[in-house]
Parts: sequence; C-alpha cells; structure tokens
Amino acid sequence: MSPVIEVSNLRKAYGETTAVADVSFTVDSEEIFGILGPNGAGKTTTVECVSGMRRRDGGAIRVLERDPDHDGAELRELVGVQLQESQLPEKIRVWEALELYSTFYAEPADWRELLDAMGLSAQRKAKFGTLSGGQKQRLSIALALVGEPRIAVLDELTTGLDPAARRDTWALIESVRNRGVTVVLVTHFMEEAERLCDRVAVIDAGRTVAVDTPAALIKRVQDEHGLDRATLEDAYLALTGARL
Ligand SMILES: Nc1ncnc2c1ncn2[C@@H]1O[C@H](COP(=O)(O)OP(=O)(O)OP(=O)(O)O)[C@@H](O)[C@H]1O
Repeated sequence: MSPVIEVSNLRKAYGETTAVADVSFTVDSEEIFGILGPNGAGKTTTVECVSGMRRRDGGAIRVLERDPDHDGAELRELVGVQLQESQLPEKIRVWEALELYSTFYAEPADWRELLDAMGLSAQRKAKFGTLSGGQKQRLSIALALVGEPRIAVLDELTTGLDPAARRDTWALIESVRNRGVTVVLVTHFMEEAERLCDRVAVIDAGRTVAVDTPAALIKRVQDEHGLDRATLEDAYLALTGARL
C-alpha cells in the first residue's frame, strides 16, 4: 500500500528565517502519526505545507497522490485541518458553526451524528464563548471532520487541557482513526505521543532527526545510553540534543 502522505526534503523560509530546512517522512493509511519537536522547530509550517495552507520553497509533497501546491481545491475536500487556536466568534452557537462548516464541502458528514460522537449533543445550542476548554477542543475536532476527510491534521490538540480532558481527547482520536481517517498529530506531550501514535517524526531546527515507532526510539536510546528503562521523553531529549 502506498503512503497517503509523502514529504521529501521539504524546505520553507519566511524571509531570512528558515522554518523548515530539510524534512522528510511518510504517513501510511489509518496511522496516527505524530510530529514532535521543540518550539520553533518547524512543525506547524510542515503541516501547513502538507495541508496546502502554505506553498513550499523546495522539496516534494504528495498527499493522496496529489500535490498540495497544485491540487489545493481537491485536497480541501480530503484533508480536515484543526488549527492551533479555535478562531470562532464567541457568540456563534455550536450547531451554527457545524452548519456553517458543512456548507464548505460538497458532501459533508451529518453534523448531528458528529456532535453525538464528540459528546457535545447537550451543548448544541451553547455559544462558543461559554464552552469549556475541552468542549471547544472537541468542537474543533468535529469541525475538522465535517468534510468527511480521509486525513485529519490536528495541531496541538490537547494544549491547555486538564489531564482528564486530555485523556478523553485521546479516546476520541482513536475513534477518529477507527472511522478510517488517517491522523497527523502535532504535539508537545511525549506521553500523548507514546500512548497514541503508531509512528512519530522528531523535527529539530527544521530537520527530521528521526522517524520511527515510539518503541523503536525508546529502544534506541536505551541501547545507546545503557539505560534499563527509558520513555519517549528520554528518546526525544536525546534526539534533540538535550542532556539525559
Ligand atoms: N508567518 C511567519 N512569518 C515569519 N516567521 C514565521 C512564521 N511562522 C513561523 N515562523 C518562524 O518559523 C520557525 C518555525 O515555526 P513553526 O511555527 O513552524 O514551528 P513549530 O515547531 O510549530 O513551533 P511551536 O512548537 O512553537 O508551535 C520559527 O522560527 C517561527 O518563528
């Protein structure tokens, strides 16, 4: 089976700042794929180039056998994006937001069913501004799924959530994958990546430094540093040049 996303030697600069110098990875169908890296490593820029929100300066990207720089309109129907911060007006009601997003797609999902799946049925008529952090997050996942995408790109999904809400969100992500959607997850939380992701790419200073399963990255750091037990956080710190 060919990968659903292929990124080779991606390069992207903003003026003098090289945000992405050389990033390569592939994502297989129905994987939960994590993108990890320190602040400013180029993670968001990478997923923006993949989802067609930014044009790359160099390298190649194929998403579902299309090029985001040339086939953006087609890919908008196939890739659902959850942005870092929800950009909805405070006064919009939950159902209105879903109805509005449905109009962006030729064949939208039944948003009532999505609302139910995300555990938000009781908040149907609530204004966005009155939702809790966890509810806002679940709404933004629902909005990313309204177009029945084949791929969902979720950027810093659980940032700002309490531990219980984070765990609820993890269960939801697994249910999204079980619907047949490939999930690309940008995250700072190593525990999240270790629990959820089939494979991860670690990006540091605009370059991929590793692409593997969490278990393989952990084994590598154990072998290299003679540790009995290590976590993905240990592997991440070793890969991004921090001391153990
Ligand atoms: N629109 C922009 N204009 C100019 N520079 C930018 C822009 N967006 C990002 N950058 C710069 O590009 C680099 C990579 O940023 P990017 O947001 O892709 O990293 P990131 O890994 O997602 O970071 P974070 O974890 O902090 O969200 C940083 O140095 C950032 O300051």
